[in-house]
Amino acid sequence: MHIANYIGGEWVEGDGAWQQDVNPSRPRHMIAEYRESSRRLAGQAVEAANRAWEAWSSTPAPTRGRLLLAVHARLAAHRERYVDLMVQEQGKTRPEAEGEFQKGLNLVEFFAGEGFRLNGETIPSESPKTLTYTLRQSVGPVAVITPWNFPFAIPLWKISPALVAGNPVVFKPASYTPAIAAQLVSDFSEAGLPAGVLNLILGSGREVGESVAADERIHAVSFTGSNPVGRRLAEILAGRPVKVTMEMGGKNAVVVTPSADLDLAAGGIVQGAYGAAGQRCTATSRVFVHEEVKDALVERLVRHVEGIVVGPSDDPRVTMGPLISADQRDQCLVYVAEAAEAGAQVVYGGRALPRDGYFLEPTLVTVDDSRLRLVQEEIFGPVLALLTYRSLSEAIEAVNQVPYGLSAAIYSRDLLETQLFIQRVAVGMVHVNNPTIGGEAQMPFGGMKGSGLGPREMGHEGTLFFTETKTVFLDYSGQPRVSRIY
Ligand SMILES: NC(=O)c1ccc[n+]([C@@H]2O[C@H](COP(=O)([O-])OP(=O)(O)OC[C@H]3O[C@@H](n4cnc5c(N)ncnc54)[C@H](O)[C@@H]3O)[C@@H](O)[C@H]2O)c1
Ligand SMILES: O=CCCC(=O)C(=O)O
Repeated sequence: MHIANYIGGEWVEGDGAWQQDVNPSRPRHMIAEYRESSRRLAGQAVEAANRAWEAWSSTPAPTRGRLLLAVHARLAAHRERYVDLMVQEQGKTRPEAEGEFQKGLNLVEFFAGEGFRLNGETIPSESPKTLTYTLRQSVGPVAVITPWNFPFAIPLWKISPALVAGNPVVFKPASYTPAIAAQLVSDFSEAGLPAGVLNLILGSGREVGESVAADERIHAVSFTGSNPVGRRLAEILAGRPVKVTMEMGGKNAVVVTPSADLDLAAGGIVQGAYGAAGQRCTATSRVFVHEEVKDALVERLVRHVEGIVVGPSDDPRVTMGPLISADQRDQCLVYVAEAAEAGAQVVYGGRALPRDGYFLEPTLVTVDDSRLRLVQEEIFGPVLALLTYRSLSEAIEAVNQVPYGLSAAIYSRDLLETQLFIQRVAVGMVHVNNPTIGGEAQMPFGGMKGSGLGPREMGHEGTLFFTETKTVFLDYSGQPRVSRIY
């Protein structure tokens, strides 16, 4: 398959180096090829969005919402195509790909309805015969920069609210998943989106991503990706007034208390740590278990992990697919080797599979030293560190002692323990007796500290990011203003 940029309603070939898009389960299987783009083409994509702004922002919001409903219908009609692409291009197992597909549809459905809810407020004025209210207006052309791990749902959770709020989009997807991105843009276009309202630009983050984000004609940047890239982008964007939302990595923890249902906890931890081969921003990466129940929990975890079948994601027997690249797999091995050298115990896994494809065994490591990189840094692979604690306060402090703050979970049957955890844990999303993963279209999604910058995504808050508030003072008294409040 050959893929290209989509600029101003035309498919436009890149002008840089050729790139191959391969299947991480079978790296010799090429899915697509495309040419990277230059800054010049990125500028053309921004210009196309800029030209489309006036007409798109003047289109009534409910009409924009209905267009998203037409997109929803097209996506639903292409379900098999998307699920296959997620399996082949990203390496999700079929059930995982189906889950992401459904989440993407829910997001489009929710944001389509936002076309009826882009209301401001009427607010009482201090002055007589004065109507004061707010309007929600479009921001302008926006940059959407996305990672490869949720190549269907994440673009949809950014593009849909941006469009419904009246903003044209320049979409820069991750280089590992360009085929899904091109299919998405094609479906938006065929659903009737006017030319220039959604533009796709393929290429490297450094070249194309930076140049789109830094372009003065871009009024908002919505980025999801790693913390180092997010920080670099934030520094670049700090030089000019632009709205920014960044969702970045996580180092998500589960706390298991002595009152927990240990079978439930073990199942949830395994789902959170090894689902999608640990390549989720919300993946469970640390477990803090009370020392009284450590052995019982480890025994259950090992039993679950032994049941995981690693292999090519298109094999229906497989329950854990590959990592996205050889580099990603090798980086996981470095974390494990470093921890083992420092005295941590590899209880299960820790090896790459000796076959084509970027496979790693699900890995469980028990650790005493929470300063290890394995415990502090985002790994983005199927590697779980398990530590013990004596008091819940100590556990919460340990959960918070990382540079990230995305998601956390507690397994407990004690209401007071649970409430203490919810109040004190420094994360954007807390789960009780549930894995650290997941989110719903109508709920704010995002994190604190190194996990997020700016407003949350998804939910109504996610839509409001893509709007400007205009405050209106409408004086119908015909008299000079009497208010003494300025
Ligand atoms: N918090 C969340 O909602 C969330 C969701 C999914 C993934 N993530 C994070 O994403 C990361 C994995 O994805 P990734 O490897 O694609 O991340 P990444 O940071 O390498 O890349 C993300 C996107 O940014 C682009 N990019 C790279 N350098 C850039 C630059 N200098 N300027 C502008 N754009 C640039 C990339 O091409 C890609 O499109 C993990 O850290 C994961 O936790 C976070
Ligand atoms: O990788 C980030 C998105 C994670 C997510 O949506 C989920 O956990 O379901």
